[in-house]
Amino acid sequence: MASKELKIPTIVFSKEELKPGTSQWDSTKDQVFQALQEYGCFEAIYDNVIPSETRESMFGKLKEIFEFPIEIKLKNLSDKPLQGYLGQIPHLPLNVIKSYSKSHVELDQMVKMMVLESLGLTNYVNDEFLEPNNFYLRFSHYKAPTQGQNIGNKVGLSGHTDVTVLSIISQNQVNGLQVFKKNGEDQWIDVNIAPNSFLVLSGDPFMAWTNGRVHSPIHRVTMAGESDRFSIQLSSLPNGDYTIKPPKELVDEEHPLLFKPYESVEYFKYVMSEAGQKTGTGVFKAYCGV
Ligand SMILES: O=C(O)CCC(=O)C(=O)O
Ligand SMILES: [Fe+2]
Repeated sequence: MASKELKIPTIVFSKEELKPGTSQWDSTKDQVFQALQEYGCFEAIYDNVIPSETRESMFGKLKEIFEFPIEIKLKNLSDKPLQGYLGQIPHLPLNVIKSYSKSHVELDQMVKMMVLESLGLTNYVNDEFLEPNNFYLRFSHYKAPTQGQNIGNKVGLSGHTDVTVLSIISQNQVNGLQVFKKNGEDQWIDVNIAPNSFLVLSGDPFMAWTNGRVHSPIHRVTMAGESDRFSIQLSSLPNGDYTIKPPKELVDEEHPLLFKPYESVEYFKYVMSEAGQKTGTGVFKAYCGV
């Protein structure tokens, strides 16, 4: 059962002058860092940033795309992780994609800068880990349960942690994402993503790079209602051969190294392997946990 008690923190980003050095920035930064430590995610309220026409156009086109025949979708297969057809094929107008993703990239960079400042590590601002060349824009379609299916609790995507550093998630107005939190008893928290907000969610590489300061939450998608859900995720990741390891400043006697240095490209191979598949949500710890 999803918890009624816990709520994902919400943080307002709409203020125009959210610039480093201002008191507004500092108070937002504290909320961001606390949310990422405790929950590994937060809902970023982002009024007046993406025009509602762009948002509607994006989700409208998504619906069309998912209705393409399977033969067309299969023309876009890729053997590279996170690329090509994974159940969907992006074919959206470039201007819509650009205007939609610009604010996501800005939010990604702002959140990472806030984490760096909170850790006293602004000297790493140009590190490829925090300013990667690779952003993945992914689209997902979750069908509503039909008669005879597990109505009320159909699994759309099973529990996992993310292989990317940070994801910015938006959705048509159908909820379904749930985040797991240990809180005495284990709880699944329902995530609401409002039309003017994004869910910001950290993944395993961010946890490894911060030597455990940032949490990488288990999450899943459960379809309970009668409408299909569409979501858009913009995720960042350094190149596959970049070695992910925490800065030396974050490892000491009080904070021993939690994860061995690793490269995403090797990790993806393990995730796909039989041994990796057996580990379920513990795959990251099994691969590089110390
Ligand atoms: O659709 C969503 O809200 C999240 C999807 C997700 O967790 C993933 O693709 O890794
Ligand atoms: Fe995920």
